[in-house]
Amino acid sequence: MFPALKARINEQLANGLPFVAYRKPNSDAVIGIFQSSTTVHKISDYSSEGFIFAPFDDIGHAVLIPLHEKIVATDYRPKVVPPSPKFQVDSTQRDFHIQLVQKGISEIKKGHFKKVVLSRRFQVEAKDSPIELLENLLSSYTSAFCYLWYHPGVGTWLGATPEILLRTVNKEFATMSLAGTKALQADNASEWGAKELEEQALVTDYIEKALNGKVANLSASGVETLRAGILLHLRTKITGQSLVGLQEIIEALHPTPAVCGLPLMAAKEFILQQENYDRQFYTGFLGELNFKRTEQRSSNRKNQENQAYKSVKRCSELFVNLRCMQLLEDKALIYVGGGITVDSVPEKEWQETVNKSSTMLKVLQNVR
Ligand SMILES: C=C(O[C@H]1C=CC=C(C(=O)O)[C@@H]1O)C(=O)O
Repeated sequence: MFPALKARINEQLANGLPFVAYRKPNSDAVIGIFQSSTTVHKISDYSSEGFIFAPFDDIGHAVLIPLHEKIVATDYRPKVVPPSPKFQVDSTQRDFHIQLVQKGISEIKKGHFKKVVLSRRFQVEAKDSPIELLENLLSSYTSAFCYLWYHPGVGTWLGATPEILLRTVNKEFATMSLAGTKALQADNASEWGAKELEEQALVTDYIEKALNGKVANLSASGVETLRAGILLHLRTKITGQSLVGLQEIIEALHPTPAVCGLPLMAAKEFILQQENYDRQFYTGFLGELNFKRTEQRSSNRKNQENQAYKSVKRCSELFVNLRCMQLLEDKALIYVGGGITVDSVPEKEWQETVNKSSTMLKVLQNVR
């Protein structure tokens, strides 16, 4: 699988230098971006060109790997990933999570907020190398944004997320409202429940209001079902034209009620106080920021030869950091959560986090 890029990644890891390797949904290309120093480049505005990695809380601490060295590998071939020996339910956090969800529901009933996304983090033994895990992710989840991020000042993270935070090409703008989950089973044709439909509608409504005055000609698709691994979600695509800069749009969108809640501040306060761990980069966002794309303006041959007819577009493509894990020396921390509304059933919400954890557990092979 992509030997030249793999060799470059291994060299970077051996030297303790930052890089990110990723593949966009349904793409053939695996991209690597490499940094030649250990500097932690903090983002102050969103005008730089590079790959951004932003936490859930306080996106002022977002980190950038500037676009200096980029390798694009198109020789990637998927491999067969055997069933993971780690793919089993760990129930040690069950009671805590169920109580957390009960507290969330009771706050909703008291009218403190309408929706809150509650999550947990658990640890598994993992001796697989980062590159082995990246290969397993790429082979297992072709329609997700798969990545491996390494920075000695930040950590090692991997994920396969189905959720776009935003895509922009100059002023053209797209995002999505993604929420509501059910397991992919024989009864896929079954209707979505009222709880899932409401929880996803809240996200769509929030995004439309948040972008009011910032994006022109805002238009939302119908609600559709999206498959992500062994899960199904509800999705609405939202498009328009940006009227303001990228920073203003990102700050209006993040965190959406797909990862935080509604109203934002009350839900966030509850999360920070009650979850009892630090989400760090889980439910933050990551991706290409201000990449230049050169396009020919005309198909006329004479024009193509003339540099003046080339146009340079600024493109950003950011994803929400879901279905992810953080690698430590000999273990992985897996992050999972779900949206809670007044109709949530705590036991089902626990099961949903168990189902979501399969996305990362399935790629862990090496349990020595
Ligand atoms: C918070 C997560 O998922 C979000 C995205 C899609 C569906 C979700 C849900 O049904 O709760 C969550 O809003 C997660 O995977 O950890």
